[in-house]
Amino acid sequence: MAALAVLRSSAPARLLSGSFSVHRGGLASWQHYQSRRPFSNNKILVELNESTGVAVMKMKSPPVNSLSLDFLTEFSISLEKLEIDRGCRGLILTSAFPKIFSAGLDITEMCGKSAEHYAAFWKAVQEMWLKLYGSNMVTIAAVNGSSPAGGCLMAMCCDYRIMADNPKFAIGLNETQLGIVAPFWFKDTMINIVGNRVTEQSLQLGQMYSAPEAHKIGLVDLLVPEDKVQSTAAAVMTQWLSIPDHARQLTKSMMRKPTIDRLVKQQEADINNFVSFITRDSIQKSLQVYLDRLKQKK
Ligand SMILES: CC/C=C\C/C=C\CCCC/C=C/C(=O)SCCNC(=O)CCNC(=O)[C@H](O)C(C)(C)COP(=O)(O)OP(=O)(O)OC[C@H]1O[C@@H](n2cnc3c(N)ncnc32)[C@H](O)[C@@H]1OP(=O)(O)O
Repeated sequence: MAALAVLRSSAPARLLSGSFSVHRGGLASWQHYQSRRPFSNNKILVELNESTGVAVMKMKSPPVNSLSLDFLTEFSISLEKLEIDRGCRGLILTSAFPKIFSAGLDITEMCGKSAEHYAAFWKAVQEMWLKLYGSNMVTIAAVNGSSPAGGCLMAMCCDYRIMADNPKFAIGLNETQLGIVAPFWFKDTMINIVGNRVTEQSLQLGQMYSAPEAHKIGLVDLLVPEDKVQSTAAAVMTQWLSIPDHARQLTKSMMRKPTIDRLVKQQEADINNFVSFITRDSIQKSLQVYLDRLKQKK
């Protein structure tokens, strides 16, 4: 959080526009943030409404918005651009696809790759979490579909979660069902929302909650009909933005800093842990079996 606070106060919007080719239009128009990264296929679509100061970030990585290394890198860059843009005070995170918010971490990034690749991948997951959980902006997740594991983590990083009221959509940290373990900072993020007891049970069982169940346990804050998710997110954003930024940001920092600092203090050790865990033969087998099952289910 501290790092992001520094970013926000030290980087003028003029610098952002110059460096990142942000195109500004008229008051009522939307701006498209174009990434210059050569490997980018624009998996993230960002539209900033200059008059409201609210950006909508749509995840658009077919078929299921799985969080690959490329996706995570593009996500973090997009988020950082918004974070340092003084014209942007709020972020709505959603999916461009109906029915899927995000399928979580891309399992193929954790199978059959080198230790170096796993380390780079895990660092990108950490960066995504640090930036989103530590954002100074008001962040609202408009969860318009299912959101397992890493997808659930993204939603949990936001200040408020609105989910489509469809019992077929599920959200939760299902890692144990894949034979893997949610790391401590996934766990801490969940505890901060639903408390220790619910988190312990959810994590051990790798529980996925239908939208109504997720609302019942407080994992999501509001359920609305599918076609009202975006408009409700915009309305809730207006309420949150009516609070003076400095007071809200300091309060957010006070609540989240201890959780963030815990990872920051042991980021390298956490990467090493991940690499030594994921390279075990037994874990590789579990992930491969899970992936094969996913592919065969049709
Ligand atoms: C001690 C601890 C120390 C350190 C840490 C150690 C461990 C690491 C912890 C790692 C934390 C992990 C977090 C994660 O996020 S793991 C990923 C979990 N995700 C899932 O389980 C989701 C699986 N997917 C689904 O359930 C469904 O696909 C979904 C999202 C509901 C969509 O369903 P549907 O619309 O029917 O689409 P399909 O299932 O047909 O999928 C289409 C296509 O996408 C492929 N796919 C789906 N999900 C993923 C994924 N997460 N990664 C990669 N690929 C995915 C699927 O196989 C299909 O592919 P195809 O080629 O057949 O088209």
